[in-house]
Amino acid sequence: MSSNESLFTAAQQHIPGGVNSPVRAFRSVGGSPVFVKKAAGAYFWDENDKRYIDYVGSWGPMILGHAHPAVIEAVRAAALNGLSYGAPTVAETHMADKICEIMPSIEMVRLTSSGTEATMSAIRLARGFTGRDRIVKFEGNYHGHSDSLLVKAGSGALTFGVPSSPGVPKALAELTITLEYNNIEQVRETFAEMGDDIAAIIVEPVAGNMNCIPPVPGFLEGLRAVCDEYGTVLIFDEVMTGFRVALGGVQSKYNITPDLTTLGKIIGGGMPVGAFGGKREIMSHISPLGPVYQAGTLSGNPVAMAAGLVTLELLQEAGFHERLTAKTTMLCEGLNKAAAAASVPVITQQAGGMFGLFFTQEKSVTSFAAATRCDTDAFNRFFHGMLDAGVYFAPSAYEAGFVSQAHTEADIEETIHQAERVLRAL
Ligand SMILES: Cc1ncc(COP(=O)(O)O)c(C=O)c1O
Ligand SMILES: N[C@H](C=O)CCC(=O)O
Repeated sequence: MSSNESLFTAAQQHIPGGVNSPVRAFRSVGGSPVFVKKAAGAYFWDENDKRYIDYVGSWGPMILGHAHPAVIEAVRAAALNGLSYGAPTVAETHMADKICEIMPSIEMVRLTSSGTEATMSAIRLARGFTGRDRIVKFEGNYHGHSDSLLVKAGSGALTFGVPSSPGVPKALAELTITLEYNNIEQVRETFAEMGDDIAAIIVEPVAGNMNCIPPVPGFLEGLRAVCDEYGTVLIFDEVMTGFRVALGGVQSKYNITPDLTTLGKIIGGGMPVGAFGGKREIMSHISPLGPVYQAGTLSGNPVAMAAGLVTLELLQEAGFHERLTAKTTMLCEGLNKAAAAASVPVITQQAGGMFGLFFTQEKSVTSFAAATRCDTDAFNRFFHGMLDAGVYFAPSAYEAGFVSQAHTEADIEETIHQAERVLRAL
């Protein structure tokens, strides 16, 4: 058996940094990443057969828990019929119908292979539809790693201090205007100056890539009003929040209708997938109906469709999201109590089945500036204490956490118990 350290050393020989996505590398928290051997329910096991209670869930998709029997059976059955055809399947129609049923703002939807492709394509579509080049995004929001969107980005880009990556042409980055999350006044001022040139506002309607930051009252409503006034396309990036914050996503919870929505994660049930969709009038500009080009060899992959469809069907069961939200609240309240008992200044924030833990004296965290004021050293010590105790939180202070249907009250109690012990020893 090899230690995680030696596996990491071996991985670095031929993989840059030993990982295929930077946040996995543990660079900000230090140490070696855990190499996962298998997963089931709320747990995964590393190559040394150590078990962890998992609050990352593949960064959100595993809302039913790992290796859910119905999902695995659907994948097995689909795989037996072949892995990819590059031609239409009925499963794609069923997936599109299901997405449009659950999210009525979506009248037409195009499937992709990742969230990055979904947001990149939605931006191109908004530019093609409006004939404008500029876009607005928000500091600390992450929409994948396409050039236009990798400007002052959250997630790994923020964790590693390269929110605006080298390699993104300056001329393109200049078309991306980055504003403060939750600051509607600044949005209004910017639009007063150049609103007629702005193709789209793209926003994480609950931010999950600078820890977990819900919108303040009036922010999302304000974005809708500004977009209506200036003929700008409002894009809700619900790659993370869709089907998790509520069945119908943040848009159903806050009753706001975006023009376009981007999706990913849960709609693939753990398989690679993404989607963008919205108003028929806008979506009709996508090729082959319209002139805005967008394509993908593996888009709408039959195995991913099978996993995603059964996942969405199970999420539609009565009370699913109420139960998930209640479990997440139990975790957050328990962590708050544990921190108070240990006299460590910590707050939690929650949106449905996602949550964030902030080491801060502040009463709430509503902005990128406040998120980056938190004590990352304390978080890192907490992270490692919990990891040693068999509890896996995201390996960065700037990522949200995810609860699944498979987490039991006993798992959550165990997490809270370990958290109190670790916090007392910080
Ligand atoms: C809100 C959001 N948008 C887009 C993406 C990009 O998705 P993917 O990693 O599948 O490319 C992510 C996650 O990475 C995300 O959290
Ligand atoms: N925060 C990211 C997605 O939501 C983390 C996933 C990744 O980039 O590997």
